[in-house]
Amino acid sequence: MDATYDDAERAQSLRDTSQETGDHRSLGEGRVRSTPPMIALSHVSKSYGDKLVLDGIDLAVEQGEFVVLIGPSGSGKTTLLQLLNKLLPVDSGGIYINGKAINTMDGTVLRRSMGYVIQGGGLFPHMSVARNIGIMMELSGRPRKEIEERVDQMIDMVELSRSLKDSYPNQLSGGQQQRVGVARAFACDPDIILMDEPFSALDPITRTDLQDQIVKLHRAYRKTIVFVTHDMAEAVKCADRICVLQHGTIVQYDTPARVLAHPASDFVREFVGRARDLERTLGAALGCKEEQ
Ligand SMILES: Nc1ncnc2c1ncn2[C@@H]1O[C@H](COP(=O)(O)OP(=O)(O)OP(=O)(O)O)[C@@H](O)[C@H]1O
Repeated sequence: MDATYDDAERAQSLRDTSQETGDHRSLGEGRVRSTPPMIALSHVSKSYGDKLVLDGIDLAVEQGEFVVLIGPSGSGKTTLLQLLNKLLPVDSGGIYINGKAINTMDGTVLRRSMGYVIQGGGLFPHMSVARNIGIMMELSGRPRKEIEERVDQMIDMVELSRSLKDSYPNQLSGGQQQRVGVARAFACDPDIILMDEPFSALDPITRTDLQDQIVKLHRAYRKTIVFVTHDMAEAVKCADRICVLQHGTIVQYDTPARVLAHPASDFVREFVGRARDLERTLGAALGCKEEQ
C-alpha cells in the first residue's frame, strides 16, 4: 500500500478513536497496530490571533524514523515542532507520544524527555561546553560521576575535541557550537529529538559535515528525529520521510525518492525543482573552482 495513503488512514483512525479512548492502537476497521506511532498528530490546528497557521494536521511518525518538515517561510514548520514539546499549546486536535496524549503531561517533564536542537545550538552562554552538555542530566539529579562520563562519551560521539570541555560557547566556531547542541540533545538518551533548522547558519562545508554526522548518529542510535529545514537537498539526504508543508497544511508526506519522482502537486514540483536548480548551479560553480 502507498505510504501516503497508509498514513492518511492511520491519522483518520487516530482521529476516530482519540476522544473516546486516549489510546492509539487502532488502525481502522478490524486492524490493530501492535504499537502506536512514536508521535501522532490528530487534526491539530493552531492560530496566532485570527491567523490560522496550522490547519487540521494529521501526521504519524514511527519509532526510529527521521522525518523532515520542509516548506517555505511561514508555512508553519517551527510552530508544528513547538507544539510537539508543548512550547506552544494546540488550539484543537490532539498530539500523542507513544500513544499518550501530551495534554495530560507536564510541559517541563515532556521537554526534558526530548532532545531539542535549534539554530546556533541554543547553548547557555555562561556555561562551559561540558556543563551545557550535561545540564539536562544535572537537572534530573543524575550523579556527578555519571554526568562526567556521559559528557565525555557525547563529546567523542559528535567528534569534538575533549580539550574544548572547559571552553565557553563564544569561544567556539558555529559548527562546534552546533555539535555541542547535538551532544546535549543526545545526552539524556531521549527517544525523540526535535531539530529546528540546526545547520542553516553554517557554511556549506561545515553544514555537509554535520548532516553526515546526524545521519550517522541516526543510523547508530535509531532515535525518532523530527527535523525542520528549508533545504530540499538536506531533506533528501537525511530523511526517511519528508513532510512538505504549505500554508499550514501537509501537501505531501512520503519518502525522499517518491517526493522527487512523484511530487504531489505543482507546488511540490516547483519546490523540488528549485532545489535541483540550486544544486546544479552550486555544482557548476564548485566544478569551475576545482578546474581553476
Ligand atoms: N508568536 C507569534 N505571533 C504571531 N504570529 C506568529 C508567531 N510565531 C509565528 N507566527 C506566524 O505564524 C506563521 C508560521 O510561522 P512558523 O515560524 O511556524 O513558520 P516556519 O515555516 O517555521 O517559517 P520559517 O521557515 O521562516 O522559520 C508565520 O506567518 C509567522 O509569521
